[in-house]
Amino acid sequence: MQNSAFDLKEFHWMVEMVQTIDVGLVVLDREHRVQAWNGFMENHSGKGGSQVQNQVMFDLFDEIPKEWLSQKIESVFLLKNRAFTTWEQRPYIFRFKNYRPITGTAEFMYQNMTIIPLMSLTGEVTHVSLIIYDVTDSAVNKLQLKDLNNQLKDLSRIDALTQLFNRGYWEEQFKHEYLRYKRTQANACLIMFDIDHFKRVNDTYGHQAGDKVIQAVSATLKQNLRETDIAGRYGGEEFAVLLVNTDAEKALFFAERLRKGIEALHVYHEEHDICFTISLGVAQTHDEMTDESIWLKESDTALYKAKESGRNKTCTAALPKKPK
Ligand SMILES: Nc1nc2c(ncn2[C@@H]2O[C@H](COP(=O)(O)OP(=O)(O)OP(=O)(O)O)[C@@H](O)[C@H]2O)c(=O)[nH]1
Repeated sequence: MQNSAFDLKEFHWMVEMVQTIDVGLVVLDREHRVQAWNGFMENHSGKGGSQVQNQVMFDLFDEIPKEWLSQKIESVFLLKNRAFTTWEQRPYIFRFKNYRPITGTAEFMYQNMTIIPLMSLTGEVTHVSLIIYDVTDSAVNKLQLKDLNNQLKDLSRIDALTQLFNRGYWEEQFKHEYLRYKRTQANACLIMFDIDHFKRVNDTYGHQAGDKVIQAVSATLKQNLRETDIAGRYGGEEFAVLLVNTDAEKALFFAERLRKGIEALHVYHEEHDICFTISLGVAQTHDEMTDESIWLKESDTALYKAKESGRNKTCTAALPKKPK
């Protein structure tokens, strides 16, 4: 007698704990009808135990991906093993609002879930229990960290003045492009270009005016690029553009359009109207290139020729003659 009074007390404690614990507890039968629904689930769903009792869970919450979750539940019934899901697979099972003070920016509660098989006295799995964990704080922290890392990655690749790739990242891409050419033999072109007499712009109008000119050149370059083109600021007033899957003829067309576009620009600074030009060197990939530095050198030599022959010009590196 004394023993059963003790059992009853223990049972009462157990119910009390299940009711107040800070994780969601749901018991479902074979047909997914709700058999138990604790305080956590009541508070966050706004649905009381009597409202959900014996109702099919999927009918009550249409945000739950039915096919996916019923498959998971089915495997727990069959294999008599636990199953887990994480917020990284699916951010939530139940779309509960997030009320956390620190991570209040998250719209909903991120959840992990464990599904546990519940055995009858005969050893059969007749029910499963879903345990829902609120992992909003750690999920939001992890997402913020990821976001920050991506921003840092962008910052380490991008030149602050022009928003083009910086030299380090551009050179990495250049090496990849060279290797891609060696593998596929699909031609690409490299254009190096440089603002003519840029020192004069700085000396005459000041460094700020010079910066504005560099930015105007970059903006015009960006307007002319295709998505696959890779453009970088190579040095102070020197730029490099990789045109993927492009032969010298098409690259020359691109270079001349850019040259004319920049020739037509006006940069206004402290009542001065500043005009300027660029010189460009184009080099196409070819069989005799043994490493990427040759490609770079050929483009640089073509740029030098453009400067030598009067500036505001495009010169193209000659391709090696094929043996007859
Ligand atoms: N405003 C500004 N000037 C820069 C920047 N980076 C480099 N420069 C300047 O760019 C100028 C480059 O001059 P040079 O290499 O002599 O070439 P240039 O005057 O353009 O003459 P050519 O290339 O022969 O036509 C130098 O005066 C540098 O100080 C920058 O970020 N902003």
